[in-house]
Amino acid sequence: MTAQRLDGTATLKTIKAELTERVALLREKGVVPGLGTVLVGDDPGSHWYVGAKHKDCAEIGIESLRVDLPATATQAEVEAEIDRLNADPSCTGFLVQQPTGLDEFRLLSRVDPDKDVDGLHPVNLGKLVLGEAGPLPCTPIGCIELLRRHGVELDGAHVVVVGRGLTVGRPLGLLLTRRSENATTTLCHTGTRDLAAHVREADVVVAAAGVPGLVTADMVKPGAALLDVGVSRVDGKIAGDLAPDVWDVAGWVSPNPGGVGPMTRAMLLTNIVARAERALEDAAS
Ligand SMILES: Nc1nc(=O)c2c([nH]1)NC[C@@H]1CN(c3ccc(C(=O)N[C@@H](CCC(=O)O)C(=O)O)cc3)C=[N+]21
Repeated sequence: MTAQRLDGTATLKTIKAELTERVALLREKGVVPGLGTVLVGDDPGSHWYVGAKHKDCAEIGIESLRVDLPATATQAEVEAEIDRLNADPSCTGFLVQQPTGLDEFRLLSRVDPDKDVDGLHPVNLGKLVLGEAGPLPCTPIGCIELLRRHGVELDGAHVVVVGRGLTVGRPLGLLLTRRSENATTTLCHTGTRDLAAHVREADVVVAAAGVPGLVTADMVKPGAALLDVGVSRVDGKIAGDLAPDVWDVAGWVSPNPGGVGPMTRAMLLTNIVARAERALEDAAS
């Protein structure tokens, strides 16, 4: 048996086609959405991610406001760029690419919550806890969208999340246990006593620990859906958290690359377009 692929690359393409129509409608009404990014330093991975986001935007009609700062940029300098983008009416939303090496809580908190297209501002994470509408964090909602578009059932399913990071593991449980998803979640991490025993019970596994090959075939319930979120580099190549042998046991697997990474970008684009549409509705009423 070999698992079916949860194809993030193909799904990104589909979502871009849908968003292209929505952006065209906005433009007809005189609204041109714009994505801002603030990048600090010269990490090649971060440069690739930010470049990919702007390429996506160009393809679907979203304008780019790209700010690249040297690794020597200070907290105050980055905050000044945030203030500028907050005040810039051509910027629909923006993000500060992580990691910056600076005080990220203070940077995130300084972004206008209405322009936080990453969904990581404390107010927006608070809204998620409280069940209020707001932008949703891109990687975890990308995981859910990838499963939904491949018909993987979440209603009543047991989802085991491996990893308690702020951008994936922590918020994912909040999203999955909403009535709209209706899943049950177990959050495992490096302190979990018997990881294999938990993973074996899962209908869906989200591996987001950043430990190459952490989840192996012997830990997987036959037919389960597995999402590979971890990104490590081994010999210059991307290594995910799933061992290759899981494909023999699972029902569904997201490859890495080509799985959740492109979905993160798809959800960022979705958040920008949704924010531009909302601004237009607010202006009309
Ligand atoms: N404020 C902020 N927001 C982010 O959304 C954010 C961030 N900081 N810091 C870093 C992480 C990482 N991230 C990825 C985006 C796209 C791919 C992606 O599209 N990857 C491709 C190709 C990867 C490759 O070949 O190098 C794939 O998986 O197929 C991966 C990872 C966004 N992040």
